[in-house]
Amino acid sequence: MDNLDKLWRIVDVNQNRLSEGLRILEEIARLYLEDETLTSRLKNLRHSLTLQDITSNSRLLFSRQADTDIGAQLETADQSKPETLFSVVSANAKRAEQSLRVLEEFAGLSETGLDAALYSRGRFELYTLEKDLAARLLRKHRRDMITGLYVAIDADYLAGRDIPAVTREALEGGCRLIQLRAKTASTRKFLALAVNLKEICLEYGALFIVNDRLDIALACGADGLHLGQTDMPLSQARRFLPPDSIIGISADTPEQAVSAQNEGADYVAAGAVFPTQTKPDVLFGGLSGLKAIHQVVKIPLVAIGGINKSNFYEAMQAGADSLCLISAVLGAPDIKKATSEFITLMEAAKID
Ligand SMILES: Cc1ncc(COP(=O)(O)OP(=O)(O)O)c(N)n1
Ligand SMILES: Cc1nc(C(=O)O)sc1CCOP(=O)(O)O
Ligand SMILES: [Mg+2]
Repeated sequence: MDNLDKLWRIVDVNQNRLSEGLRILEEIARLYLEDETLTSRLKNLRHSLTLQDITSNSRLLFSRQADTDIGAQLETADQSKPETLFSVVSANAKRAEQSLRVLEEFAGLSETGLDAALYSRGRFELYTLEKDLAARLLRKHRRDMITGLYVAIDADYLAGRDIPAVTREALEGGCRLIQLRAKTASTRKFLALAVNLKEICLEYGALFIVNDRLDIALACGADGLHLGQTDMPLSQARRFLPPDSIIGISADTPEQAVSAQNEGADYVAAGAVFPTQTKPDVLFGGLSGLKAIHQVVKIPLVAIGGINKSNFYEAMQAGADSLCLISAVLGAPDIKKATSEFITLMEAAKID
């Protein structure tokens, strides 16, 4: 084997290691997380880095000497078994990043004539992708909980009532998805209530989402944050929230829903599906708006606005994975009973 063949051998080994590492990350994104955005980002990266002329370069292929590779034995003895999917992501991202670094170095040699800048760009793209994929994995269990009944505890709607006690009733009724919406409360009151409700939700293993306020979500250790189109942008909120916090986004149009999905939202909410008195100035999307959003997003879809026992089935049929209710639950004489009745009805009507 001449020296040039030895260089091609290095390129071949690292090109293979790169494709393998990227393919493993892609399989996790595609088949385990079922995340379209991450899957296509990984696929595009793999294609841009591995579908070059060099993969069909016979010189590269025939420089291969896997049987006499002195590293092969060492590698198998060395590799400790990854314990979690998180460590599989980390190990394979590292493999691919190291390969890219090696490829970048050898591409820089005049003998190979490869594009070093391509590998360098790819490596930096992969650093970000690794972070996004790992965070998405950490959020999976919370994102999977965006299903069934979602009760928004509206502090204004409940004015004068014992809000923690009302929340407990909804939780006793079986709700595992709670949002605190407090449009007129002072920051101090909002935070005190959020801390209290977060603790109560924890007792029941329920998710606790804060509406609008990143600072309150951070301060009370909420499981997530709900943001509308005029609230803080998702990308900004993501910078500050822990990686396992979920973010839900209200979308008025399919375009807004797709943007939210592409930016990494954990769910989108569409409304108002039916007329509502709870938020008088709300934009009305109707069932047709909900259906249109359902057609373009793969992430969990929450329907909100005017949902009650007589119309909830239409929202489910239109594609909602979860229904967010205020008045139909909080306005009921027995909140625990109303909650459990809704859950029973939704379970019975479940559409696969
Ligand atoms: C689950 C859910 N969906 C939609 C909204 C509405 O959010 P937004 O448009 O930001 O309006 P406000 O609730 O902040 O008035 C929501 N809060 N929750
Ligand atoms: C807070 C809120 N947001 C909506 C939206 O469409 O974005 S509708 C709404 C009010 C939901 O209350 P009820 O269940 O009592 O109609
Ligand atoms: Mg809002």
